[in-house]
Amino acid sequence: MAPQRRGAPKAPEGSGAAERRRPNSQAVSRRMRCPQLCTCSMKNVRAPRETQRKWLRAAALGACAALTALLLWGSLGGDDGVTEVLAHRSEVLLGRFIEVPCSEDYDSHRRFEGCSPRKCGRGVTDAVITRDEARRIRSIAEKGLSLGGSDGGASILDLHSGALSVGRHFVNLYRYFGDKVQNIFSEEDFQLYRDVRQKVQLAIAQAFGISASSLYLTKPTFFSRINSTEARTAHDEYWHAHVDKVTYGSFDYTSLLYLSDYLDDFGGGRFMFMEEGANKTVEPRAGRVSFFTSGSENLHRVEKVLWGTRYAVTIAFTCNPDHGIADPVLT
Ligand SMILES: O=C(O)CCC(=O)C(=O)O
Ligand SMILES: [Fe+2]
Repeated sequence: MAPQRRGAPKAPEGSGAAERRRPNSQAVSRRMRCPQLCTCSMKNVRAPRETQRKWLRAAALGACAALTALLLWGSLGGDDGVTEVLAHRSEVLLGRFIEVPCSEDYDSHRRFEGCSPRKCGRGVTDAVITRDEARRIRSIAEKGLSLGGSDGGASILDLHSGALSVGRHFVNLYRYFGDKVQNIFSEEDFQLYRDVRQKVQLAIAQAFGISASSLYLTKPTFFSRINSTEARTAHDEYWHAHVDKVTYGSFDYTSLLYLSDYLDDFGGGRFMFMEEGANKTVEPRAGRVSFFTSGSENLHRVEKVLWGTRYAVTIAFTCNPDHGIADPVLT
């Protein structure tokens, strides 16, 4: 990118060009002082200046190339170009909460006082679930998903309904594997899942100033495993922007517990709140809980995973007891 020129170029003081346009005092007086040395000393002065100019040109080209690369990188990785990091992968957040005005999405649903969002926003915390709990929860997902897995890049395991991605479809884990499920998962696995759900529920209630007992777990609540394999069906297309309340209906509060680390376990796959001006990204980190009100004040998407494998659990809550579901039990 060449700088725009306006008017005649101005030769810098002491440059060869300035000297050429100025057969005047300094040059004349130098010639007068050393007539025999003149030609050779001017050459000596010009040579380093040529080199200097070459270097300047090279530096300017280099700077342009770097800027172009930066812009390209921004446009590829940065979605619409501008993003701000709400939660960086390497920070350990005790709790970050950003309030945003509630959308009108809740008005068309039955309201539950003391639960239905009046205060909307989004929060991220690394202090609710330990990395060890995340590692153990992830091993539940790994065990379950090792029994199936989508042909495309996105697989799910829902311990509540039993839904498991297999090829281009879903099977019911409990029906398909029957009693063998007890050889796959342990009672401790299910207990851990319930404990984690409970801790996340408390964190959400606290952040939004509501009672935890007014929240009910709702469906779908599920594990996701995403890799860079090309999508085969619409179920694999996880990257579209969406509003959870519109997509899932019963959701009032969405939470995501991340089970792997952005840039260590996978690339791409950042979570993004879509906003005019600048999108806000949450970089997944094992044990990180991201939660938000489910209306269109929190339109979001997940970037395509470019390499590696990304694990997460979507845990959703509703204020409507009719839409509540029970914790899974190992029967
Ligand atoms: O995995 C994520 O980060 C987000 C998933 C999501 O948006 C959803 O399950 O609705
Ligand atoms: Fe979502």
